[in-house]
Amino acid sequence: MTDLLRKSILDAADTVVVKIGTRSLTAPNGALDEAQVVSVADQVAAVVESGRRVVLVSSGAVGAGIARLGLTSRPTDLAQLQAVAAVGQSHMMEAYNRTLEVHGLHAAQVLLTAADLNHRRRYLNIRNTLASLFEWGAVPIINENDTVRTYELRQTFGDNDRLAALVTNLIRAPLLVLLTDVEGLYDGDPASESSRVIPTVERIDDATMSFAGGTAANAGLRLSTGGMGSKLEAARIATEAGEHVVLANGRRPGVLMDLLAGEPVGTLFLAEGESVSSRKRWIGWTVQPAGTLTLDAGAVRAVVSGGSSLLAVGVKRLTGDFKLGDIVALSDESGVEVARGLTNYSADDLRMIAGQPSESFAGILGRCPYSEVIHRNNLVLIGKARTGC
Ligand SMILES: Nc1ncnc2c1ncn2[C@@H]1O[C@H](COP(=O)(O)OP(=O)(O)O)[C@@H](O)[C@H]1O
Ligand SMILES: N[C@@H](CCC(=O)OP(=O)(O)O)C(=O)O
Repeated sequence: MTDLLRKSILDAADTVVVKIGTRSLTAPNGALDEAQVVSVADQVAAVVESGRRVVLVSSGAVGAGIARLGLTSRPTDLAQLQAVAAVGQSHMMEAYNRTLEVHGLHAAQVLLTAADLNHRRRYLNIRNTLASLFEWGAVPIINENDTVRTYELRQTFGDNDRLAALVTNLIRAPLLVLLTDVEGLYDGDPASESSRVIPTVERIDDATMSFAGGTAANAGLRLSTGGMGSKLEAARIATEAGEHVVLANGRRPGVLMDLLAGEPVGTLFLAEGESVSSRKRWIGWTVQPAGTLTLDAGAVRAVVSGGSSLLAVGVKRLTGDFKLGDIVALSDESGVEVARGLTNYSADDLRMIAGQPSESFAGILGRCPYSEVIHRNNLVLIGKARTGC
């Protein structure tokens, strides 16, 4: 990729979602690194003053709370952890507010879970709130709502990396910046001298995913949660929907302005093809599917290469207890997910018509409201089926 192309991509980013991880905001002993919060807030203010809109997704509440409460280790009890986060969150917001105020900007606290985005009404409410905040020149500062988090919720909906990608897709921001404690995506162990930062990733494929060294290197206080795998998953969600992503070091002085100026900072993940419509982003990457339909090879071909709707005749089996209008995942027979879509039939009905031609529905169900199980307009290819690799 030429420097000019990189510069033109970053120049065009009028709205930027910046996610900063725990590792870039806390000292090794877990305390909130206030100088670092000031640096991030100053940089965000500079980006806003340059005419771009910024949403900040900030981790760090648990780390800030541990220090604030004088704890020497991270609690393992979930309720205590959530209480620690509640203390730390307000401390962290105070620190952001103090710096943004100097620049005449307001910090707006937005606590969300990815599960909130599952509900279409809530999803739209969040979008409207963020739009109003932009109108008032406020900087939304989002963190996962730790108070309502459960282990299961975290397992299903992920962490702040994923939340940042979903927010990017929600507001159609052309750029997501993931700030962490390494220079970018390395082609091996970042601690090894022979590893190099990959400047540009054109397509997130198996080789790219293989560079992620497990989950977060959760040494010591275990404050961060995601690890490189969750950053790559976030990058996949945003790039498949048509937005660019940069992964860079949050402690590099002036990192935001430098990377927005097109300087060779971090790893740039290029958007995959055309920008996807808002509704299809919600169907394809936001909602947690309520079930899975396994398709035979012909149905996979029709859906993936043929641009067709999904017919019941190609559905081999299904799992989940979904209703008409729910989002379901479509997998091939080896279990690889190829698409997601909004189903016209409940699981109970579909169990009766799976494998059958549409003409037989009336005889089986006593009605035939739709000849397709999922209409093409309500179907989104994802993963390898979308990227072709
Ligand atoms: N190929 C890789 N390139 C860069 N970092 C990697 C790679 N594989 C694993 N990592 C690890 O991912 C870590 C960042 O993820 P994480 O701990 O979740 O940070 P954060 O708190 O910023 O979200 C790095 O500190 C690094 O050790
Ligand atoms: N909500 C938690 C952060 C969770 C999280 O995703 O952390 P990280 O992997 O460092 O981005 C907190 O504020 O401490």
